[in-house]
Amino acid sequence: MTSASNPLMLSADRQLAFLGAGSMNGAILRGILAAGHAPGAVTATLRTNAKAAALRDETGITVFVGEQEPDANRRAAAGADVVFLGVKPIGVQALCREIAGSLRPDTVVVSVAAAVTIEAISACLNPGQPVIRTMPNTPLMVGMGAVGLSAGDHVTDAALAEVVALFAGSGLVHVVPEAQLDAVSAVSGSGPAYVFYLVDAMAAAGVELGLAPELSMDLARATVAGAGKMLAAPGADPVAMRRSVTSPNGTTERAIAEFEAGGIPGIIARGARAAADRAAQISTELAG
Ligand SMILES: NC(=O)C1=CN([C@@H]2O[C@H](COP(=O)(O)OP(=O)(O)OC[C@H]3O[C@@H](n4cnc5c(N)ncnc54)[C@H](O)[C@@H]3O)[C@@H](O)[C@H]2O)C=CC1
Ligand SMILES: O=C(O)[C@@H]1CCC=N1
Repeated sequence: MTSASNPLMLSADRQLAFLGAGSMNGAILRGILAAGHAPGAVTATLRTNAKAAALRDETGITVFVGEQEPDANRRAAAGADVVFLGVKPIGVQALCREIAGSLRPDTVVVSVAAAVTIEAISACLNPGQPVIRTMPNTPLMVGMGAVGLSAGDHVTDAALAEVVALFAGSGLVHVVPEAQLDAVSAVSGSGPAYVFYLVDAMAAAGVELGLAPELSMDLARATVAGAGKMLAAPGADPVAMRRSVTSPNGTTERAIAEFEAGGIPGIIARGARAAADRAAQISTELAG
């Protein structure tokens, strides 16, 4: 796995199109705008009008709405230097077929979808179209994302460097072999949900111990946010950091012993395996 980060390659007025500006594409575009990209150089599409006005007001970007303009995706994609595909995996290939005729030969198509292979995407675009498959996560919206990505055959070094730079403005980026993207998905793509699940469980535990629900949730949220900020320091070692909280024969030691006895590490490994297996299953379903 190689690390790549080169924000100097980023030009703030390159034309970017986010097709399907939901949770993930919305997080990416917010991260890119916060890093200094010009809103006037960004377009997005949504299927329905419900959230379009709020997105326009919040970001200043141009938003096309599919239920109002049947050619919304083609209009957004036309003239774009980089197009981000942000629809559910089942919709990616139809979207590619829809926009194929609107792309320049050098437009870079970036998919954020789980499980849709570069081969499956390329099959629905013009021959030779550059395709990059990514597995991002939603903390990109606050500048603390984690992204794994793989480039297809027709991606130039300059195009790859530009897309890496776009993500690197709001998170960590690793270029990985495509075969590792399901594992990246199981760790960092789905990972924020695991952490939110933990916070919910910690808050519920506090209520069981007699804390008011709001107080318990405040404490759990602040704890995970603070621990996350500590972990973001270069070289942070979670094992050493855990030891620094764990006094010999103290309270934390008892809690960790319960977690170990309950098999928490194995349960997390099983969950991640299930996530990766589901990604492989979706790839097979889409290929069939
Ligand atoms: N949510 C997450 O944390 C992550 C999601 N992903 C991937 O991101 C993709 C999108 O997932 P979410 O953002 O969670 O879903 P979402 O449902 O929040 O966003 C999808 C958006 O696309 C719109 N849409 C659907 N079909 C469209 C079309 N033909 N043209 C234009 N817009 C269309 C929908 O109205 C919606 O706003 C998925 O492929 C998923 O695998 C990847 C990593 C993390
Ligand atoms: O749940 C999903 O399928 C997507 C991919 C990773 C996070 N969300």
